This record gives sequence, structure tokens and C-alpha cells, in this order.
Amino acid sequence: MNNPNEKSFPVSWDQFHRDSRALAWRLAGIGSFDAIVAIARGGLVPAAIVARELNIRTVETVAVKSYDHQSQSGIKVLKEISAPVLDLARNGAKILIVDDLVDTGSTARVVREMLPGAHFATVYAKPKGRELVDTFITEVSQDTWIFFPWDLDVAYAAPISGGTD
Ligand SMILES: O=P(O)(O)OC[C@H]1O[C@H](OP(=O)(O)OP(=O)(O)O)[C@H](O)[C@@H]1O
Ligand SMILES: O=c1[nH]c(=O)c2nc[nH]c2[nH]1
Ligand SMILES: [Mg+2]
Repeated sequence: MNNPNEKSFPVSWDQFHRDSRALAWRLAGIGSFDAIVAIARGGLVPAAIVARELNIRTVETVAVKSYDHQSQSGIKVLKEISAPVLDLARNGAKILIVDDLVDTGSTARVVREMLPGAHFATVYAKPKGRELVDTFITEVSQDTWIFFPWDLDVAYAAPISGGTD
């Protein structure tokens, strides 16, 4: 957990698309994957971009909730991985798990247990969870809160000097 967060790292749609594409490029260099499991909700957007870039058509979801706003609550699995995709994994298919970020690693730990042989990829990583991720693009410090574009709106920003204009 990292509340209060001292730093903020706002990410635009354009930057998120670029970073997700960079993740796809890195994954393309690692090997091929038969299916993606996106960790909903945050993993849905990068999973769609990676699926498009790597031409992966089988996209499954697992829904995990770990945070209420910026406070970590207990992990809740709201939707399990479907039986056909678990069967694919048992039969040796290469599964790619995608999430937007790893923070404390709680979510990653729970999903990894569901798919022990899968490759785990995130766009961003914080130090506490980094070891649980096989591939990521950008690391930010533990006391940084990442603001994703789907949680942001265009708004007035006060000048750095602290003045009003
Ligand atoms: O490494 P952790 O400490 O577990 O934190 C990372 C998880 O937290 C966020 O999900 P959240 O629970 O907020 O749900 P959401 O994806 O539906 O926004 C984020 O999308 C990751 O899945
Ligand atoms: O939008 C988010 N930004 C974060 O930095 C974070 N960490 C866990 N869950 C998170 N959600
Ligand atoms: Mg999430």
C-alpha cells in the first residue's frame, strides 16, 4: 500500500498507448502466446492493445479488486478464469497475464497462483511488486500514485509558483 502518496504520475491516453505498445514489442521478442488473461478492470486496456499488436484472439478476464480509491482493501476475486482457458493452460498452452501495474504485488500473487506457468506482464511496476512480474516497461517509486487516463479529466492546473495566474 502507498497512501498517502507523495508523488503523482499522471498518464495520458497517448502515453499509455505508447507504453502498452512498447510492452507488446518486448513480449514479441520473448516468444508467442496462445491466449491472454486480462486482470479487470485495469488490465483490460493494455490487454486489448497487446492482443491487437501480437494478433492474439483468445482474450479472457479475471476480475480482482484490491483498492477502494487509493486505499488497499482485502483482495476480492469477483470473476474467476473460465474452465476452457484453465484447460488450455493445463494442456501446455502459453498464457500471457496482463495488468496495468503491479504495486504491492497482492493482485499478481493471487492471479499467479491460478496460472502457475503463465507469463505475467504489466505496463508499470513499483518496487514491492516488481519481482512478481516477468516483463514490464516503466518503474516508478513506491510512494508514487499512477493516475491512469480513464480516471482523469481535463482540469485547471495551478502554477508551479503557487500564484493564481
Ligand atoms: O499490486 P497491488 O497492490 O495488488 O495493486 C495493483 C492492482 O491494483 C489496481 O487494481 P484495483 O484493485 O484498483 O482494481 P481495478 O483494476 O478494477 O481498478 C491495479 O489495476 C492492479 O490490478
Ligand atoms: O490507479 C492506480 N494507481 C496506482 O498507482 C495504483 N496502485 C495500486 N492500484 C493503483 N491504481
Ligand atoms: Mg486492477
